[in-house]
Amino acid sequence: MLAIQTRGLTRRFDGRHGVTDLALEVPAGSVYGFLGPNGAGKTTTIRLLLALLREEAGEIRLFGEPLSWTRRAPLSEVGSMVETPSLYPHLSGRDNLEVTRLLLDGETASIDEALALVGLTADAERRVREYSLGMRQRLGIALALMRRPRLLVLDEPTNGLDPAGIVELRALLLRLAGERGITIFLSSHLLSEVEQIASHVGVLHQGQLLFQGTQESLRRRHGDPLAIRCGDARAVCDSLAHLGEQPQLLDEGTVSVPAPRRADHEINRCLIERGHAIHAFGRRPHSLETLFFELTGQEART
Ligand SMILES: Nc1ncnc2c1ncn2[C@@H]1O[C@H](COP(=O)(O)OP(=O)(O)OP(=O)(O)O)[C@@H](O)[C@H]1O
Repeated sequence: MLAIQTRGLTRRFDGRHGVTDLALEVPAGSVYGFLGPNGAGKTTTIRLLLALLREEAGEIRLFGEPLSWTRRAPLSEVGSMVETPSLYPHLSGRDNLEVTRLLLDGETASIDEALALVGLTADAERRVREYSLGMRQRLGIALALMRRPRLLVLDEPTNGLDPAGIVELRALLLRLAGERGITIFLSSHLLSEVEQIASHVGVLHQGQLLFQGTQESLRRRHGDPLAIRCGDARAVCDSLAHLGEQPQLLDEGTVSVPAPRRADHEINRCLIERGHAIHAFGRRPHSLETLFFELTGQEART
């Protein structure tokens, strides 16, 4: 069962940018990290998924139900937070939820339940203007939970949070996915963050999906690089290049071979035969960040 499925989804601005021919597949129950650099089209995609923007071509299904600019019924199953939540600063956290409850038709979650889920019970009576950014984000998620959604769509939810706020939010999202079975689709450029919570990843670049699948499948496809710690990394690079490999000099004592052509033991033997001092030799697991930059062809920013 797919929580989100799009086919050929396209929306451009003045004939360019935006997103082109997107085929998203977000399994129900997954935590899907939607990654991309600034301007990749993440917000455009999210606005399309929430029918806040009119699609130019293609189709969207939420839990199998067609959604479009003119057919929004499937959104009753969706809670969302796009950028910073709209809150009333002069009201308490509880009263902000009360206003939303009154505005929503139909059955809603209880306010106490929503507060407890996001860990704001003790601060419920304080005015929102006294809340930290992290508390506001969590209240925004509590608002999104009032509909009892099956799918939560969050645009850059960790933006502006301090490390403690990020840890709290991560724990909350994992709890919502694990205990409540809510599918979570979140966009981020914080790759390390997504790496820690997402079961599935989609990588968007210049409006196109470069990769989509489980984190494991991404790692399998790209393999882990061979890392060699040695006395003279430049000389080791020369020897590896001579063997037909494509080494990268990481620093004066470390060489990486992202995709070795020969077996590891063979490379090791060749280097030792050539008299190199090898201190450590082995596969170093990719971080999502290096995978991301490999996929988009951009240099990692240090
Ligand atoms: N209303 C609009 N009019 C014209 N161009 C737009 C509009 N909205 C988005 N774009 C363009 O579409 C592209 C994708 O923008 P989008 O905001 O979706 O990217 P993003 O991945 O969310 O980036 P960021 O992380 O910076 O928010 C950008 O080139 C942007 O300038």
